[in-house]
Amino acid sequence: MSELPEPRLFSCADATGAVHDQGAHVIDWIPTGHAPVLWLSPSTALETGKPVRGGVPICFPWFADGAEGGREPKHGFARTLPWHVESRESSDHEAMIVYRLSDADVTEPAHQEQFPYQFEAYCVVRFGTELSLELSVTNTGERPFDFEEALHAYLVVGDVRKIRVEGLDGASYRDKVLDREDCVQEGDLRFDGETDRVYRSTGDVAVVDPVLGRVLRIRKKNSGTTVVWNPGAETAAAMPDVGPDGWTDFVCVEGANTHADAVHLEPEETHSMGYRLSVETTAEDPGRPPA
Ligand SMILES: O=P(O)(O)OC[C@H]1O[C@@H](O)[C@H](O)[C@@H](O)[C@@H]1O
Repeated sequence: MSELPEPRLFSCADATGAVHDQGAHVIDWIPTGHAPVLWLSPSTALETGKPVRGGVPICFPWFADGAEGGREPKHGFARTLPWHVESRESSDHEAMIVYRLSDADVTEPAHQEQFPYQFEAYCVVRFGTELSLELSVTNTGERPFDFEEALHAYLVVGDVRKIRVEGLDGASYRDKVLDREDCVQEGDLRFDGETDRVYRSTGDVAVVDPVLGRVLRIRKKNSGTTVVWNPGAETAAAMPDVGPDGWTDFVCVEGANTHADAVHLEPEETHSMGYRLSVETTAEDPGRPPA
């Protein structure tokens, strides 16, 4: 393993940002006038072939250990492979980069065996008043395939125990902590310990943060799954790149297509999933009691 090269830096009037070529992994986005929005572990490994803890990892072509289980590495091989830069453009109000990955980049036999298909993936990242990511996958081979995907954003929060996530009321979900299928969200989601939920939901989501006085809005396109994850104190303590105190500082709200929402592509078909993030400052009273 060697150290990752420095990330690529982006700057325009409306934002700054940073991306590692490994995994086309956005690690920073700061819209002008706001505090950083993406959480990056201060103790994450920045080594070739190792997942980075924070930012927006891209999970592909499977999520966790895959729809049927047993796949490795966790969350697919795309997040630890070097993606190719196709183009890069900047204007006054937006900085943009296009990354590309294809089956030709998958050189590990174990990875080829688990996903023996020809594909071409593009990730378009735009830094501006919004952070926008669009992941497009094309079947360039002659056989159909299914894949899973997630844009696994780590969002900075003032204190995860004080935030609420709006937009999932009524959605069914799989609770991975309780190992229960067919749960239904009632009202807003709040956090008091380990939370790992895979929602069937296409809707937009808001993370209301009274401590930082802001709302993070997530708008999804062609995404049937929203994953919400926070390790809680105990699991975090066992994770060297989160630690006993780090878990309160972030929440993951992921735009995804997993399990029943896995994407089926016939030869020459393309699927694109979008994830857009924006920030609004609020005047909400931090002392407001939970609803
Ligand atoms: O440690 P990793 O591989 O980055 O995964 C972090 C988490 O990612 C979430 O998306 C999963 O639902 C969790 O189960 C998992 O623990």
